[in-house]
Amino acid sequence: MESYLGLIVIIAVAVLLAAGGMFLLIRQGKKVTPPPRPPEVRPAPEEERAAPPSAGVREDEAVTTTVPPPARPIEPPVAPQLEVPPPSAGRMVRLRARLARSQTTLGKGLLELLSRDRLDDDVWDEIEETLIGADVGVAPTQVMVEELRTRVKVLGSRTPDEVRGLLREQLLAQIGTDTDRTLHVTKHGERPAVVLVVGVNGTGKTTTTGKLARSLVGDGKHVVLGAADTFRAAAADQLQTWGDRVGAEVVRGPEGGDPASVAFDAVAKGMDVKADAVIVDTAGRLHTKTGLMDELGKVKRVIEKKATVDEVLLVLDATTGQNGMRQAQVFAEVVNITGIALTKLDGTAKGGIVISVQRELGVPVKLVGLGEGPDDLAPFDPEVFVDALLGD
Ligand SMILES: Nc1nc2c(ncn2[C@@H]2O[C@H](COP(=O)(O)OP(=O)(O)OP(=O)(O)O)[C@@H](O)[C@H]2O)c(=O)[nH]1
Repeated sequence: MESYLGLIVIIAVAVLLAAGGMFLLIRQGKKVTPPPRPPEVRPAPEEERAAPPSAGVREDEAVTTTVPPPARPIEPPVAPQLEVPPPSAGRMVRLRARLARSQTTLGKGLLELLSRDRLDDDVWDEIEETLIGADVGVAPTQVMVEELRTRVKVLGSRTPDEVRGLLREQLLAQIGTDTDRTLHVTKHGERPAVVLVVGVNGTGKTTTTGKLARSLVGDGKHVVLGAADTFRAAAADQLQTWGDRVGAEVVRGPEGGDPASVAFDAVAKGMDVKADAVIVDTAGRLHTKTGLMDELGKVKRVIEKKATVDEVLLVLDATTGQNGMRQAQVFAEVVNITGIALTKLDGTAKGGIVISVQRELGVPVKLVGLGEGPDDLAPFDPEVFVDALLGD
């Protein structure tokens, strides 16, 4: 009996202990597992907010990732594709339509006037005005009108073909068909030919230098360019782009550096690499700035310590008309111009400038710019020019 009682007491104590333990456990369990709190949301910095979310990557994953992104294979440098410019021959024929504005004013205007049945003084005045308006210049206009008057009297009645022939003959006589317009770009033995490009600001010197380099490369020549326009930083970059496109080396100097030294280095480089021609671009300068004109004279003299300057090209903007003439005269005095590159002839009705500029300067037009395209520079051909003005 006693043993039964002991057993009952032990069981009762055990039950009580178990119940107490359960109670404590339930209470503690409630404290140990608090309800999950929502994640803290921090405001993102401005640029993070602006950045587009990376697709499929959670923020916590992005932070803890330690594996570096797979390395991209290093691609070998690709050599720039060199362009193959067309040769210089036949370019003016290809570009003749660009003279449309001069054709209408000068060519068609004169043909219409000269075809009239009665050529009285008023008509001759109109002919004179048309020529002067197209920048032919006063003196050449007077010569032309005199000649035309005499020839018309002799002819009497005129067919359209005769009028055209008459005008063609007179325009060609004024432009000059016998003039030597050869660009002197043939090397002398081992020594390259040197071309110096000069003119006032914005006439198209750098563009013409680049186009000329292309044209010479198109004719199979090895060309080196000298960026002696150290005044305008962009000019050297512009020339570099022209050179890179056709594989012509460009010699440059520090911005604001001595242009004569760049010109000298370019010629030295041309001699080293046995180039056919070195073309030196110079900074635009106003003919009235004595210091700058002296600097240009120095550029030429410094080149001449190393080589002969075969060609000094004066770049003239055809749209500036007679204003360009005084500038041209001063340049001619300082650097002895040997040829004129007449640019922007595509943008003017005043094609007669070809006549006046040659007459005023006694220097032939050798190149004409007929557009902004890289191959829109052509050797000047008087017959193609006059035929383009008069229409076929
Ligand atoms: N329509 C037309 N534009 C041309 C021709 N030649 C040059 N130009 C434009 O004329 C502008 C001036 O050309 P640049 O070569 O920079 O002139 P620049 O004489 O070197 O200028 P500076 O160094 O400032 O004196 C450019 O926009 C050329 O594209 C041309 O024959 N026709």
